[in-house]
Amino acid sequence: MARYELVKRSVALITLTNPPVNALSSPVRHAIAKSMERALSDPKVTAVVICGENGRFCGGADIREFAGPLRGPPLIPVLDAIEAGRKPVVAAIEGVALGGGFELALVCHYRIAHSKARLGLPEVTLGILPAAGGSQRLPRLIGIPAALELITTGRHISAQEALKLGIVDQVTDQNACEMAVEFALKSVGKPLSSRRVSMLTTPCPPDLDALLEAATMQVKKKARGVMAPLACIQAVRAAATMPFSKGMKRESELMTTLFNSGQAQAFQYCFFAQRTAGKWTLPSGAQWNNSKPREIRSAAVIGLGTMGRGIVVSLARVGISVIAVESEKKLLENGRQMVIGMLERDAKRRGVSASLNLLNFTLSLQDLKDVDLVIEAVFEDMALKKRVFQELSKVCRPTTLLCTNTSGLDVDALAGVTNRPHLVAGMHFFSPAHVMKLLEVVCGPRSSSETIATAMSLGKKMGKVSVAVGNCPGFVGNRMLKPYLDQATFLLEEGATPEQIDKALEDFGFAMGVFRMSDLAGLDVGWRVRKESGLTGPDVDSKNPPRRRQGHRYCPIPDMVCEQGRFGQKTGRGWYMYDKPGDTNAKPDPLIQNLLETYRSRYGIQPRNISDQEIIERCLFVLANEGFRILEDGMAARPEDIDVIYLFGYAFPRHRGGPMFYVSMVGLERVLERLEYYHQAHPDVPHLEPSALLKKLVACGSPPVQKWREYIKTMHSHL
Ligand SMILES: CCCCCCCC/C=C\C/C=C/C(=O)SCCNC(=O)CCNC(=O)[C@H](O)C(C)(C)COP(=O)(O)OP(=O)(O)OC[C@H]1O[C@@H](n2cnc3c(N)ncnc32)[C@H](O)[C@@H]1OP(=O)(O)O
Repeated sequence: MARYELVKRSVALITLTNPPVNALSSPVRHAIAKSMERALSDPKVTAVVICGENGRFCGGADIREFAGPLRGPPLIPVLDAIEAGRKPVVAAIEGVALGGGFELALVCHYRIAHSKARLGLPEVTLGILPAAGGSQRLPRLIGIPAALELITTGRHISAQEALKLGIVDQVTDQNACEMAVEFALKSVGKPLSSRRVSMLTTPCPPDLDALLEAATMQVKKKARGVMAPLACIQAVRAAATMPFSKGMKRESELMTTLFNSGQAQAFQYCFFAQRTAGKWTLPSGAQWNNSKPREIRSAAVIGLGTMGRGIVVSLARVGISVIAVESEKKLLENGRQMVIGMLERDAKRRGVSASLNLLNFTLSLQDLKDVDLVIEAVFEDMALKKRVFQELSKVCRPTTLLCTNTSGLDVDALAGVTNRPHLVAGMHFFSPAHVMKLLEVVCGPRSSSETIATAMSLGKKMGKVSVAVGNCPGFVGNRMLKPYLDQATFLLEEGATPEQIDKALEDFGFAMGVFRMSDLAGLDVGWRVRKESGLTGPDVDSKNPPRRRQGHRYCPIPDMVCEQGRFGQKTGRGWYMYDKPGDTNAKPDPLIQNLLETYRSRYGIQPRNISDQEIIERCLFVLANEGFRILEDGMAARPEDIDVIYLFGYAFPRHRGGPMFYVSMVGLERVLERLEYYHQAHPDVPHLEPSALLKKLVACGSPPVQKWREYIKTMHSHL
């Protein structure tokens, strides 16, 4: 777990050997402690260098160990012994020095970093704080404002920025380990007291209170209800106002509070869920580690609407040449200008030059003969999409992959009109596609493993979190969204207001409640889908629309809102009112209040007081209930995949872990009991009926979410 060798006759080289990231697991901590003892007691050794195997210094504490009781030597005394040692210790930082890895570097007396190394204290993103002295040492080394920013955001910084901030002593393009050995030899005999960061006095700004107050306001606004950033600020305050030993005590108290809050578990679950989601499988046995993706050098995007434009940008900025296709000259020109503007802004932000030379624009599908992959992003209309796929089938070479960005239509029906159904898959981006991290890769029954491997790997290359899902209406994300939205509108019928429902969801942790979010996304999209599904339209009495459709309860209020031309922010009116079209400041609208009152009295609905608890339970339990059905149907391989979809595609609050993790924390028994209660009260809402899987899990003693997979037996697994 750590290799010990003597180099240049007098330097002890300690190499952490715990692949893949040299995390500080119990055996590694033990090995560091033993190696340091050996180096300090060996008279031949005059200096020590610590580095990591395989070009990675250290990815921090072993996060998996946080789930159980502490085993092996605690980290803090191991680190303190390094700092207190009488021989100079140099950290040779290659790859990453993150979290506990960065804290390890901070106790070394000198730090040499490779120019490509990245450093940071990302603990806050795991719901904790840098509790191995990082929150106390970093402010002493670089001052309060810079340390506060790094600790509360968890941002990774480059070696150059670390040098500027005074975190590292030297940056090199050469072998950092060799440079560190040379550096160590030169340091022998120099006094070490000023190199022990814990002994430094924190440079304290005169406006400390104002600074910390501003930081508090900022994190409260940015991460509603999240405890870790607030604890980080308190720890930094301790570094500014207390001696080191007292600050360490405060750091530890804050860590204990976070550890016991439940939020840390949710964040750490998210970390592993995100990595688990990349490990896709297909019923054929093909999976992430036995299927080879194709390399995609050129692609085409058909349709330059909002989605298509974002997809073009996502492809071009990772170096893939793109042919963008539109059906009319005006649309093509408009699309071209928008894409160029987006790419230029994106490049400016990232400090690189825009890859405009990779772009081609055309009106003709004939130009797509030679591309490796096509992503169709035309209007959400099956007949139109089928025509496009038939045409592509004729034009593109037989090996070209044909993907669709449909948000819920049958991918296999599209595959069926082509001459290569095995090369067809869904690549469902989320809007705006160049910003949103989620990609649902839809595996049709005929999609080949190579096709899925290629779509998943292309997603990764574009910086997306890609999740493989089965082919069913709405796939995973949008399929679950429907019952959630339905509950929100049923609650309106029963007496709630959009403001009340939004506030309950925002207090839960969503950045925006469902109605505010719908206004942002545009209400006309859902209206069109409902018309196409026969749920509303010319055949329905617009004055007295029935409250049932296709045998189930239906709330026509969203249709009535759209009939008034209220499509959300873009029209300046929606569930809320705005000062002008395009404004984002949502204000309650008396006209909506009026509409709701008139509606309720027309149908004889006596409005009742609805608690926030009922809002959360009905909206979120029904969401997870559909998630259980999706697992039963084999449309998602595991609960982690569903949670990742909701975290990255629908801004589910990370400190709640995702809908499936959230209900597991509430307790499945309680969730089952509440769903039964609500279903009894609303028997015409089938989505409220508890799913068979939920019942089964409760009957089996409510196992933790990571174990649910063992209980899911699908007759027809699609993944
Ligand atoms: C009352 C309680 C009091 C407790 C007192 C405690 C005292 C203080 C103790 C500790 C303080 C320190 C805390 C920390 O250090 S928390 C960890 C901070 N580090 C991080 O957040 C880094 C996390 N990792 C990453 O960001 C990335 O993995 C990466 C940038 C290092 C590498 O990225 P990439 O190359 O893309 O690889 P993957 O992300 O895919 O990871 C590969 C593989 O490795 C696993 N893994 C990564 N980091 C860790 C880790 N720190 N611990 C455990 N496992 C890790 C990852 O899960 C992947 O594994 P796989 O899924 O099985 O493939």
